[in-house]
Amino acid sequence: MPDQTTDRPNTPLLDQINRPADLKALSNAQLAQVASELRSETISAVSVTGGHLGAGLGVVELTVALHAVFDTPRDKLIWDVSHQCYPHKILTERRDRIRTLRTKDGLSGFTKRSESPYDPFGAAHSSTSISAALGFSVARDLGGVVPEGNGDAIAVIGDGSMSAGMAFEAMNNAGHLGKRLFVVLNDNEMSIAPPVGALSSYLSRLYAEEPFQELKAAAKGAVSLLPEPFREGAKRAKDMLKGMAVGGTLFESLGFSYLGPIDGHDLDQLLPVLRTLKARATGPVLIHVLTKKGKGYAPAEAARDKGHATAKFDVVTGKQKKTPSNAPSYTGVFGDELVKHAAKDDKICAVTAAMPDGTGLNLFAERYPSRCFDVGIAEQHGVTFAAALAAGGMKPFCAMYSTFLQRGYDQVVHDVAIQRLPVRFAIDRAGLVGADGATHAGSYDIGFMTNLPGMVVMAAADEAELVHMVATAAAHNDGPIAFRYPRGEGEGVEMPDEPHLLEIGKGRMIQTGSRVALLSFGTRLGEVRKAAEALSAKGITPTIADARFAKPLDREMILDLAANHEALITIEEGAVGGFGSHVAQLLADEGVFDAGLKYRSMVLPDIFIDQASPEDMYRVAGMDAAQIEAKVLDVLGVATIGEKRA
Ligand SMILES: Cc1ncc(C[n+]2csc(CCOP(=O)(O)OP(=O)(O)O)c2C)c(N)n1
Ligand SMILES: CC(=O)[C@@H](O)[C@H](O)COP(=O)(O)O
Ligand SMILES: [Mg+2]
Repeated sequence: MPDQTTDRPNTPLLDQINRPADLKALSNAQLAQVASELRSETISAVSVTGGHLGAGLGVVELTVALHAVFDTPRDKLIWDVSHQCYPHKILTERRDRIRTLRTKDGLSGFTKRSESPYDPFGAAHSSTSISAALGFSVARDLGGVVPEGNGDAIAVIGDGSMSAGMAFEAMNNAGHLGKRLFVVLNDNEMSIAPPVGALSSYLSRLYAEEPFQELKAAAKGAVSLLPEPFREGAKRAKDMLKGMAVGGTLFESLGFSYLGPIDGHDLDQLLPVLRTLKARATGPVLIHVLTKKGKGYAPAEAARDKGHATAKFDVVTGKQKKTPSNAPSYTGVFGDELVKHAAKDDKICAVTAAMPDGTGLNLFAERYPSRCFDVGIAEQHGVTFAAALAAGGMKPFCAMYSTFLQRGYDQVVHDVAIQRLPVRFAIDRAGLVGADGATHAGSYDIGFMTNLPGMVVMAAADEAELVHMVATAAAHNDGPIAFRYPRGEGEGVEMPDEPHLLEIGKGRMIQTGSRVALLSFGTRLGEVRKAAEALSAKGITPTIADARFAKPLDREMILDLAANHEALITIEEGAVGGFGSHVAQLLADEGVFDAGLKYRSMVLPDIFIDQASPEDMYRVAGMDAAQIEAKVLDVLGVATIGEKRA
């Protein structure tokens, strides 16, 4: 319980908040002080961990207000994406671990059910919160039982995330069911990049027609009207605000009561509105809150991305502490190469789903704005849109993170693959990504792309290979093609003067050895080489090959490796069901196992690997150089894995 006496005048109020319920004893002014201290604590924590800063800073007051008014964890507070959850974590019994955010064995950078009862629903991919809130509301009304109890459900969703189809699917369902639930639309006029699309313009119009100050006053006035039964009060507040904005909102058409816009940094507006809604609401309510991403930290407010994600930084100067690298990033190589091809071929165009910088398409957007499409957080639409661009005679590159492409998978199957349309999938963040953890791991694309008839699937072993793969994809007009590459910097290899076209379905030999062949698909090749060096010191020289293609397989090369070695080991940065499985299928079909080949497939283990550095995550996965070496020794019967570990 907070100390409300004056004998500890200098003790920060935040230090006295042990759990969110402690906020309920505080006055509005004290809550404002807590918010101010919470903001400082968030900045301080992220300065030592790095991570998502801007979104959290923008919801500090909202976080305090929601926890002060609602009864978490009985009430289910669901943060969309949840990259803005750090202030929430500080208030919900995790302040002592907040400086372990996004590190191995530390707190996740996102909400996570296994971490805390205050995180009723995990997230990291966007636009799931309204569906989740609706599920909780219905479970409550149907008598579902959970240890913390089933109270209200509150979804907090950003303006960027609101543009996704899934959010509208949920609104459509919620408006129809009419259950009591709260959706807080946190409108900061930002996604990662500036938001795009008609919804964004629509939200701006909701408050653009009147000066904000007048709306602020009106919101306060509206609140004073609300002690009446909520329906009546809300109606009057609504009428008043609606009248001042544009009249009738999209949200009301979908069956929600709409309240707003209100200033999300003003607790004198937030608290009474939320208290009244909690006391009176009967159906679905949308509260439109205006905030500033990066609020209260000048370097974040001034940054192009409003401090969306940051490395560790100096709090005073805001300067980020980045480790310099001599090698270019894979993302940068892709972006640069695509621009070069686009200069020569005006049919090349590009699609990103709200990640222009993250996918390296920012440069393309600058040079060729009419051929670059940021479709918003809308992977499903983005894929189908690209399919039709291809059908219409263009050469689309659909650049998405592996993890987000998952959301567009039916479209990959139904709209691209079945119609054999030449969409080029540039799959970034393939494999384990590090601090974002399991939700962002690019573990499945090899499996789900190679399963599709007619799909060509490549993986770059280094940045030079990526150059060739972009060129190969650009030239490939006979059906869909995908190439994958990881987050971060390349190997530092020499870059080719000119890209060359790869022969579809042909791998390359790296070194010829004996007894065991290591067949790598993707950037584990670096670890394979290291393992081979260590093995040569033990008198074993493995053959090394880079498969380049998981589909079509280089049958000739693989069967040759199998025929000329005692053992064959495949390795890939993906889950079971990918490259190795296809190789095993080939070997089985060709009867190679009957001849006694020893075959092993190194894939990601059947677990979700928590955040850590990518190197640590691959160690957990059993896929670093030492573990490759151990696998070779084991398969050749030179030493057991147990002996190696000892
Ligand atoms: C399905 C999916 N696509 C893309 C992303 C990457 N992403 C994370 S946050 C974000 C922007 C979200 O904008 P908004 O909801 O307005 O939140 P803000 O950061 O402005 O608070 C994007 C595109 C994601 N998490 N999930
Ligand atoms: C929350 C989210 O989905 C993105 O902000 C993501 O964390 C970006 O990842 P990169 O840092 O790999 O671009
Ligand atoms: Mg936003």
